[in-house]
Amino acid sequence: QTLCGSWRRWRKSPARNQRRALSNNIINNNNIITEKLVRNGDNKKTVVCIEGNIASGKTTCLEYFSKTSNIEILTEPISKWRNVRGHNPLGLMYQDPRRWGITLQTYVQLTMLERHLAATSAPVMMMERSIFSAKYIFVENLFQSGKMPEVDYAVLSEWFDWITTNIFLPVDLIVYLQTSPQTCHERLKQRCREEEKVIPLEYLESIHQLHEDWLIRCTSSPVPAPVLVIPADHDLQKMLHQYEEHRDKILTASNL
Ligand SMILES: Nc1ncnc2c1ncn2[C@@H]1O[C@H](COP(=O)(O)OP(=O)(O)O)[C@@H](O)[C@H]1O
Ligand SMILES: Cc1cn([C@H]2C[C@H](O)[C@@H](COP(=O)(O)O)O2)c(=O)[nH]c1=O
Repeated sequence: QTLCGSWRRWRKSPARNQRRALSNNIINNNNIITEKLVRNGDNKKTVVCIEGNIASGKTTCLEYFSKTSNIEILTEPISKWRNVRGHNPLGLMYQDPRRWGITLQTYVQLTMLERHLAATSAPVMMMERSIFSAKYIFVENLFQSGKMPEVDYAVLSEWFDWITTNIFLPVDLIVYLQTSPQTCHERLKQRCREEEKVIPLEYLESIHQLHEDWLIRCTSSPVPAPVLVIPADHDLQKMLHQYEEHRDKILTASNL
């Protein structure tokens, strides 16, 4: 396999401290190296992001690991995306993506940044998705499918670039729950979230391709950490078994 995210490739990637040191410097136009904004204690914490398509099983995975004492779980702030001061940007986006895509994605970007910077006490922080997938998957999908005007894409990209250039947002490991779009479609129907009833299989296929381009083929956007790929079409019992098998690798992600 030539997967950029495979275990083989990990061993060749720079060690965690080296990666963090590299990503913690900004070289500005005058070639002056400055430090990014860093939260106290960030260098000690291990950060694991669970990535995957809509309804691939990320929340279920997080729930499983939430029973582990030294892991703190941060689920996606979806309740905020469904209700900001009485408005539902998630629902609006699915009704009219061209009009409301920028509104949702601006708010997703803010709330994801809050998640990355959340003060946690456990040594391992496991979060659902990341500011990176919000941009590289969902914003890209809206733009590439012609549902986001170029000016909205440009403004969101400027914000994203400023944030990731100036704020230290370390990720030690990405766990990619790799599913088929068909599986997600089944699970989505079963979960039956009101806003998502309009999602067709084709939408999940686009989101799947973007994940594969990003995390498997490495042909789209930078991958901020080593990737552990877990096949996730299996039934719940088999999934829990796989999580158990990978538990040590996930908990010691900071040694990678
Ligand atoms: N391995 C699995 N097999 C069958 N159903 C699953 C499995 N994992 C999760 N589900 C169900 O699929 C739906 C989506 O799962 P969820 O964990 O909410 O996905 P995500 O957080 O990625 O959107 C939920 O109804 C959940 O109970
Ligand atoms: C990050 C992100 C999410 N969304 C949408 C996609 C889904 O409808 C929900 C997230 O649900 P999941 O079950 O956790 O996958 O939010 C979006 O439109 N834009 C985004 O950046």
